[in-house]
Amino acid sequence: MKTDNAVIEMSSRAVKRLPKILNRFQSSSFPDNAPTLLKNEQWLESFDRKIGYNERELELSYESVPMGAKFPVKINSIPSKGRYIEIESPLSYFTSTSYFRKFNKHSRTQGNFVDSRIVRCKSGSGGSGCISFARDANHRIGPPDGGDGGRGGDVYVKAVEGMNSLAKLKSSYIAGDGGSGAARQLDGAAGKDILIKVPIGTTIRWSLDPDDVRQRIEKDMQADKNKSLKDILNSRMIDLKCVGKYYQDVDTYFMQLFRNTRPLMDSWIFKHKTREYHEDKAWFKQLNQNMIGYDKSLHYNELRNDKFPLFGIDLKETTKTPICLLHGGEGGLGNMHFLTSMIRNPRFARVGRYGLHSHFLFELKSIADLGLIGLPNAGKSTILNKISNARPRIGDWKFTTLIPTLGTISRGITKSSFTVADIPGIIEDAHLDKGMGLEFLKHIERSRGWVFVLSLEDNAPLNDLMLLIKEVGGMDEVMKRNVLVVCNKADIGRDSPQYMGKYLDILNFCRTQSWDCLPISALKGANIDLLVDKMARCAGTD
Ligand SMILES: Nc1nc2c(ncn2[C@@H]2O[C@H](COP(=O)(O)OP(=O)(O)OP(=O)(O)O)[C@@H](O)[C@H]2O)c(=O)[nH]1
Repeated sequence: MKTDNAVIEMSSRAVKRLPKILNRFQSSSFPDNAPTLLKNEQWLESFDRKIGYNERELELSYESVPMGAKFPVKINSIPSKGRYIEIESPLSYFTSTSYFRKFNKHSRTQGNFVDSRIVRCKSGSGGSGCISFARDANHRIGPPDGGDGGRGGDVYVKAVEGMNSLAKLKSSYIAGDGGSGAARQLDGAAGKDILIKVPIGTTIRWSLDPDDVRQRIEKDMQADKNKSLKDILNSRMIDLKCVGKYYQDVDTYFMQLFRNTRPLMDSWIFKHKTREYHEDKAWFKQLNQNMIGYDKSLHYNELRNDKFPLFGIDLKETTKTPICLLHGGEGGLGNMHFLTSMIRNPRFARVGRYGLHSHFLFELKSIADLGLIGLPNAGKSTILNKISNARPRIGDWKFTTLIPTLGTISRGITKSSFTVADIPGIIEDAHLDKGMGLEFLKHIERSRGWVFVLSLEDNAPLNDLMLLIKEVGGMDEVMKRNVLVVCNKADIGRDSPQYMGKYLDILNFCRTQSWDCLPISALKGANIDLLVDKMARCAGTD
């Protein structure tokens, strides 16, 4: 009796729920926006016809990016049929010397200043497509409704105000992979994009994998123990594949970036029936043929997008729209795309495309109107201290300045202000990496004017000037800019004919080059106002 009551109670509960259940069955219908059988067939056939692509048909459009400065490359082959231009270049252009310095003497930095980083970047892989079949009350198994995988995340870069060092950059940036597709035609979530923020004045170049470079360096060092790191990096040549608007204009050269790819059969995922089962079927072989065409279309699309300017990009001002360094991989197709008259139950879907993996060399080049060049102890920091708001370290020993310091010189509301960069002192054979080397020259490379600071206290300041000119790249390099020669420490032995002689030698030389020359005492503040006027002229702001 007790049991009967329980049964009655249960069935009355079921009867109460019945309208709800029925309602659910009636309202559930198969997804109506899945591609139809006919659409799928037309779509798949279109790829069969597109197998033969002409590589040169790929247009070379690229989102507009601020290009970096050219450097010499040897062009070994130009495309007569294919797409690639083979170039040869010294290893040094595609890596960072300071990165490999064994005993990094430049690590004695002041504060948190880092101006060169090799960064590993990876865009996300596409998510896998889903294998699913719609169900409802009337159909145990309905049409395929597996959604597509989401796109892999991209890696972007952007120059922003308020940063003045690359110290905060991470050693690697990895964008998110796309999510897998789901039943009911749901596409997977797109992978998370990465945005790398850098200071204004940063240049970015494609770089070789530092591990590969290290191996090459070690090999070369074993072969010739006397060779310096710099020699190896400059003499070792590498071959690279580039693309360009054919060969007419070097400016439009791009590095071609390549993704990993899978063999065709590995890009399928199967459910219920095995890969071997499918491989034997004629309808699957036909589908595979179509997929070769589809994969090719994806591949060409990737080739079109996956490129990076050979000479890098130069972020001289705030970036408005972030620039894409690496594009994420396309998501895999869900099984709803494979319903055809031959394939009623596609128990397979496709995996997503791989993301890209590459290294980039980030270098910060300060953007100062003027650069101060001098031997250590010439008084550069004292000058900057005197004329600007900057407070660089000053000391009576060599290499007080270990990092570049930027100062702004304001000249009231009627005249434009200008910026001056003080870089570490340069010594003989700095181009061979002596002293602080020449790496800091990049901070004044783009300056409109160079101010050579000489110390009249030295034995032969004119020789110092010649040495500095030689070290910074010779007269050709110097003549690209406005030049001002400053003879500092004029307070010492002011009245002695010896000091006067040194100054007159320099003055005569400067006259032959039509350069301005000025004696000053930064310590005593003598001729400082005149110096500021002449500097403004040299900076082109007067
Ligand atoms: N007598 C005299 N001494 C000066 C003058 N200018 C700078 N000095 C001194 O020279 C020394 C070096 O000055 P810094 O300004 O540090 O020289 P620097 O060129 O920046 O040196 P590094 O940092 O090594 O490149 C300090 O002791 C200064 O006080 C000057 O006009 N007269």
